[in-house]
Amino acid sequence: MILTVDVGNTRIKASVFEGNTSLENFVFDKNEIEKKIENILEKYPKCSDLVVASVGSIEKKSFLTFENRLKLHFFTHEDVFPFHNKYATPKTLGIDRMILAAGATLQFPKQNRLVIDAGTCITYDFIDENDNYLGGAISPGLRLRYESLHNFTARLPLLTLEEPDSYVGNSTAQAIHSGVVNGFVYEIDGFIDEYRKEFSNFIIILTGGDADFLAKRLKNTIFANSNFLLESLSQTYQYKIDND
Ligand SMILES: Nc1ncnc2c1ncn2[C@@H]1O[C@H](COP(=O)(O)OP(=O)(O)O)[C@@H](O)[C@H]1O
Ligand SMILES: CC(C)(COP(=O)(O)O)[C@@H](O)C(=O)NCCC(=O)O
Ligand SMILES: [K+]
Repeated sequence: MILTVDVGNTRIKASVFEGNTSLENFVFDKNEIEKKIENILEKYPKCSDLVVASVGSIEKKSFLTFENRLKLHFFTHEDVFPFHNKYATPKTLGIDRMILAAGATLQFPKQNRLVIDAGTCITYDFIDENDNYLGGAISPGLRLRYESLHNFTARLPLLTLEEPDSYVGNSTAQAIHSGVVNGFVYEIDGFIDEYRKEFSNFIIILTGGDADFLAKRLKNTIFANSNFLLESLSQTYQYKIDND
């Protein structure tokens, strides 16, 4: 049994895996990380490994306290990954993106894959059928868009996610919702269309905190799997054990 932990820039997500099956998922804040992991391990004392991927402000040292009880693996760029990394700056590629690319490569072998993670940022990652990781894009996520409109202007209120009534926002609030939500959806559909021009065939994996909200609004039919990063963490860890 392993406990996987994904430290994003907004929240921490965790899941207990028995083989390939996720037994339970958890979401928490970074200031409660130790206590929450403690609680999970109490509930699942059979956890033998703690597997972490962090792009947030939490470093490996935050997990060292668990090292006397279970095997700790904190993913870094030095680990073995099942794809050829063609990114021009592989050392600055987010470890979350590497785990997503690894999961896509392992779960969907020998085909072109596009992974879209709608989290704090939207990240796009493309792995071709020869398992070359080519790169993708990084843009602001849904909540970040609402927050930046407020933080970098004098007059725009901080709103929370709401379905816009129309493209033609007829008030400040509606104009913001239209800009953020419709802009978000158009961006993703636009990227998918671009990829389609270059690669006739590819599968799309949509994940992240806004995946479910997004999936039903996209023109392109995509199935969301909000657990994809944690599943990929578990699979990439298994891959590491088998290939080290
Ligand atoms: N309870 C929540 N708290 C914060 N963000 C949430 C929540 N529910 C949904 N979201 C959405 O999830 C996004 C963050 O996704 P997440 O995958 O958790 O990010 P990260 O992996 O970067 O921490 C935000 O853009 C926000 O719109
Ligand atoms: C782009 C990210 C901030 C996304 O983080 P997230 O939205 O998952 O919290 C993260 O993958 C990161 O810090 N990347 C480093 C730059 C790069 O991937 O090229
Ligand atoms: K992301």
